[in-house]
Amino acid sequence: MGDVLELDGVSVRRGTKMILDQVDWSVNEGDRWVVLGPNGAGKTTIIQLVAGRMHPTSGTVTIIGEQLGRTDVSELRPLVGVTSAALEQRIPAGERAVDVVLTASYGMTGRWREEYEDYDVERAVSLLDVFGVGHLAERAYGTLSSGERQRVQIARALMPDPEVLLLDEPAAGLDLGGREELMSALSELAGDERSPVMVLVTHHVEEIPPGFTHALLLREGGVVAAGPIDEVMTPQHLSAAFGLDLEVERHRDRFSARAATGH
Ligand SMILES: Nc1ncnc2c1ncn2[C@@H]1O[C@H](COP(=O)(O)OP(=O)(O)OP(=O)(O)O)[C@@H](O)[C@H]1O
Repeated sequence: MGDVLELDGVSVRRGTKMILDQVDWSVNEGDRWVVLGPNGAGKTTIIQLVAGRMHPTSGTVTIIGEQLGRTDVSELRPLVGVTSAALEQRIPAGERAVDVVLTASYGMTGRWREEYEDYDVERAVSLLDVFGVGHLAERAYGTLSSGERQRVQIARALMPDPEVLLLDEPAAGLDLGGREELMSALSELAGDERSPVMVLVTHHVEEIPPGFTHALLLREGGVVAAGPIDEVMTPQHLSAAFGLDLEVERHRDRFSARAATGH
């Protein structure tokens, strides 16, 4: 098998605007990528493409060896777990947390559901446990905190045992404690070789979980830099991506950035 995800000369145009412009990107088995860039850079658009939920205007998108447009996306989608604010809005507030996770596999086939129902429930609860929210399995989703919801959503995305896990701004709106708990859960997931390939979108370098291996920096639909995280996370590349002079620090496995002071 070749690359897990591949974008080759991908452009997306809406009206006269190029949302993505000639983007090349490849993601290999075992990679954990962060996609970083300012508002409007095209991050969510890339996630939509590699989730098989959008087609490029030109260029090719290959997901687990299958080229978008030449394959049945309904077969591909269970192989790609996604968490995003847009998906979250579709979860009914009254649904129990365990059902939020379980329905991810119910989306496959009815027969599969009937045969493996007990196994499914056990798997859903153990996934909630992995993310420290097993005790909330019976609680209505709408009563959970933002941080707890994020972790339920990630458990849901992992339920069908996907090959790829896409996380679109998982730490958005979390307080410091919630963010740090999520970082630690994602770091653990990243460090487990049985985990799927991971792609995490964020605006903030502070939200890169330890264990992430690669970074894709975007600005205005174009790639500023892509590759191993240590090579990409330089002040020069980040300043170019965000359009201001930045200082970047690394403390152990975490990054931080701020505007350069000029001395
Ligand atoms: N249907 C559309 N028509 C016109 N412009 C669009 C459309 N969809 C997205 N865009 C524009 O494309 C650009 C990239 O959007 P995208 O959501 O991919 O960016 P992003 O990097 O995820 O941004 P953010 O960090 O703000 O979420 C934005 O300027 C957005 O306004």
